[in-house]
Amino acid sequence: MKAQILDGKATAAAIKAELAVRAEALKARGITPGLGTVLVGDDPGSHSYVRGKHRDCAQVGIASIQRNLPADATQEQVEDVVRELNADPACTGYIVQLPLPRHLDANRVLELMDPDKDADGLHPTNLGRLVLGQEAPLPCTPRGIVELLRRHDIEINGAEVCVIGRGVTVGRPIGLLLTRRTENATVTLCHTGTKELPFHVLQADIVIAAAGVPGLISADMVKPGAVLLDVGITRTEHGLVGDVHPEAYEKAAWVAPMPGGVGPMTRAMLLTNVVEAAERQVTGL
Ligand SMILES: Nc1nc(=O)c2c([nH]1)NC[C@@H]1CN(c3ccc(C(=O)N[C@@H](CCC(=O)O)C(=O)O)cc3)C=[N+]21
Ligand SMILES: [Mg+2]
Repeated sequence: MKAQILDGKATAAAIKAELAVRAEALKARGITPGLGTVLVGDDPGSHSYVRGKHRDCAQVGIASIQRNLPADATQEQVEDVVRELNADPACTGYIVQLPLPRHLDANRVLELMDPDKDADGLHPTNLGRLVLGQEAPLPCTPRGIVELLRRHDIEINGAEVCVIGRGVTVGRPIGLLLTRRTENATVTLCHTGTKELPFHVLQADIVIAAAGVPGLISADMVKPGAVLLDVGITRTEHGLVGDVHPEAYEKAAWVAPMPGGVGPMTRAMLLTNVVEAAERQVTGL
């Protein structure tokens, strides 16, 4: 069987075209959406992600505000930048690129952000709103996954979903999205303490691999005809490697590959959160 591709790149391009129209409409009403990024240190991967985000902004007509700090920046310096962006009306949403250097307290930085400008949906207030079912900016990768499935007409209602990985950006919040009544899936969350990983993955109609362990999901774990989303990214000397073993791709009906699957959708949802935050300003909500 040859799996069909959940083409995140093409889907993200379609979403960006829709957002460009909405950004234009906002400008006509006097509000230019503006994305801020706070980047600390010189990790090449983080710099490359942040560059990508600003390239996306240019395509959609979102203004870019970049704040880069050296690797030895103090907690106070980072917090000053956060306070500055909270106060800057040109910045309608922003992100603090994670991970921060280890000497910094990322949670204190995130807490300081204005939740209404949280483009990542990772502020504790917004994660709390998600738990409570209140409207909030949604975490970008989980939202991107739901959007990618929806736009390919993949049935989420009633699906058995197996998530591998309990990180704050993907594993933990994705279950909250997928178990809302609007999605209505059944979700199993697996992690390094899971005793029978193959057993759980084999039950799944939809597998979301977000552990960051290269090739973790092998072909024998996959129910024939399942939908596989490869969210893991590990940088090796041979390039980027996903969590799904290439042979496992063969057993699936649909695959969101890495690269070209969920990654571009994550970026498109960041832009969506920025445009929506600006739209809420217009309507005063
Ligand atoms: N505050 C914060 N928010 C984030 O959303 C955030 C973050 N910090 N820190 C790092 C992770 C990682 N992340 C990715 C986004 C897009 C791709 C992406 O577009 N990937 C491409 C390939 C990327 C490449 O070639 O390097 C793809 O899968 O096709 C990957 C990873 C967002 N993150
Ligand atoms: Mg830290």
